[in-house]
Amino acid sequence: MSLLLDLHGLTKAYPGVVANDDVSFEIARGQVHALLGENGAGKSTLVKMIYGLVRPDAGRMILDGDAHAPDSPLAARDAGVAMVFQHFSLFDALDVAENIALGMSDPSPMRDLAQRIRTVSRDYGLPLDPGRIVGDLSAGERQRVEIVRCLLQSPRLLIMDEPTSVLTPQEVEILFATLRKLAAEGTAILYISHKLEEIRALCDAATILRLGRVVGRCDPRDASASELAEMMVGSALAAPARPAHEPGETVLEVTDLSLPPAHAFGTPLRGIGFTLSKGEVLGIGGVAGNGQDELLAALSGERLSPPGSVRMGGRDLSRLAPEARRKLGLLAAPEERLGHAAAPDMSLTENALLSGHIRKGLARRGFIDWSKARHFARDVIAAFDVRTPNESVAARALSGGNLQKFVIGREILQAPDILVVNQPTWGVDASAAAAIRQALLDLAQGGAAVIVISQDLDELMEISDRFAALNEGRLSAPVPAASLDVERIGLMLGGAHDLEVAHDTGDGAGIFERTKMKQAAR
Ligand SMILES: Nc1ncnc2c1ncn2[C@@H]1O[C@H](COP(=O)(O)OP(=O)(O)OP(=O)(O)O)[C@@H](O)[C@H]1O
Repeated sequence: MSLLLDLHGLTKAYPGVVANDDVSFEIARGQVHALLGENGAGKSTLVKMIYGLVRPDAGRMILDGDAHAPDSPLAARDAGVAMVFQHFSLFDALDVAENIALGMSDPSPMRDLAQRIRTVSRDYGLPLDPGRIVGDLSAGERQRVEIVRCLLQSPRLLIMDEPTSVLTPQEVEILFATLRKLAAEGTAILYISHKLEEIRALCDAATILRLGRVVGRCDPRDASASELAEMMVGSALAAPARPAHEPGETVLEVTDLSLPPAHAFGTPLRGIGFTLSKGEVLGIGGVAGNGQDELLAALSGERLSPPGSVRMGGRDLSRLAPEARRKLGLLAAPEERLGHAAAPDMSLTENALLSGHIRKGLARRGFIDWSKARHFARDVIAAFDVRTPNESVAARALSGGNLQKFVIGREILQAPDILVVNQPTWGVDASAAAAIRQALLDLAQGGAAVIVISQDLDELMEISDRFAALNEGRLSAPVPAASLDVERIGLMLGGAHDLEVAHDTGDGAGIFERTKMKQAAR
């Protein structure tokens, strides 16, 4: 394979941390190159330099024989570099073609563009209707919009940052087929992911970063997932474990919980019902946008629900605000880290105070006890190995995974009786994810009831006692997790609640359509 991108001695420092320290490696044409490293290792900083969002302090890049020093994403795109971000940058109210046109420096007339979108999406196996309103699309379909937008530029290098975290197993397969086809045509792909099994299945080269430096290179097909994880963290990885246990008494009863959507593109909750016992971990799987945020909001108290729909130990919480629920021991950590779970411009101490002041007694007679608040923030940082210079740092300066560790740790250290978390290890590296899962299991072991809403099926299989799938605002009946395998769960997530039907036909795609029709008819 011939050389496409040569990175030499790239260095970028931020106050108190060298995010990239003399980083050098090469990416060949047609190569699917994994960029691995624990949270804060410097992966995002590196790809932002290639994509023109960050200027290196030192070092040089050579793309296809020419110096590559983009001063903006536009310049990077003109040089043939495209990027699909973790967070999509789409406008809900516009249709697919309009969104794609907005991201292009030189869009063709709308009718031609729509035709090109149809052709490219068909050629690469990513079906997409240019006329559909983006707000109506699933997370997987939104990602297709971003990918097709990149493909229309015929990039020489496509950068993908954690692309599979919003996809069902079936959608991951489709994405991988697309990426393999692109690679076969000569496009190089730089792929960031914490999912090591996926890296092994897809990538043919890997560069491993630790603390901003290159610490290893390998062919991931020749290494096991645990060997890759060890290279990243420099030590062996422990799988979460929990002793056998019997479920305790029921602590939470959710009955016929229905809510209209909070906004035009939200999902209604439709007659959700389940119980949760002391010491139990209930895993709720589902593709993003199927009511996860809405369910968390109804349980945390951010949205009130019909009387009697949420009961804790027999007491009706449905009309209680979040603070009152926190007092009673029901805590929640939402998915969106910046802006919802944490205030971006506030320090970690202030963020610790925001959710912890009631249970940790951080305010007295209306006055904040700053010393106590700082101690609490420091305790979270120490217990959850949050990599940050100190607790005065603003939440937005933390790498994604480190902020996630802080947010989850902050809730766990408040000793909840019931904890509801949405995507607890999203963007978190393998060893930190194992630590968070272990902390959730330990919490349950200590008698708390835990609801884990997640799109990571392996995670749910690893820690859940029972599993339920959320689909278009409906929750399937929880079943013991031990009785399921990933394939059956994948079908449940797609809406095939009636698994017997699924087995009769053996035709996954048809089932999704039929189930949707059935649901629409109800
Ligand atoms: N704008 C910034 N200001 C200050 N520090 C920053 C900034 N951006 C990144 N950093 C720091 O640089 C280091 C590398 O961060 P980076 O986001 O590149 O890591 P990462 O490997 O992508 O992590 P993750 O897997 O958690 O996303 C971290 O210590 C981070 O706190």
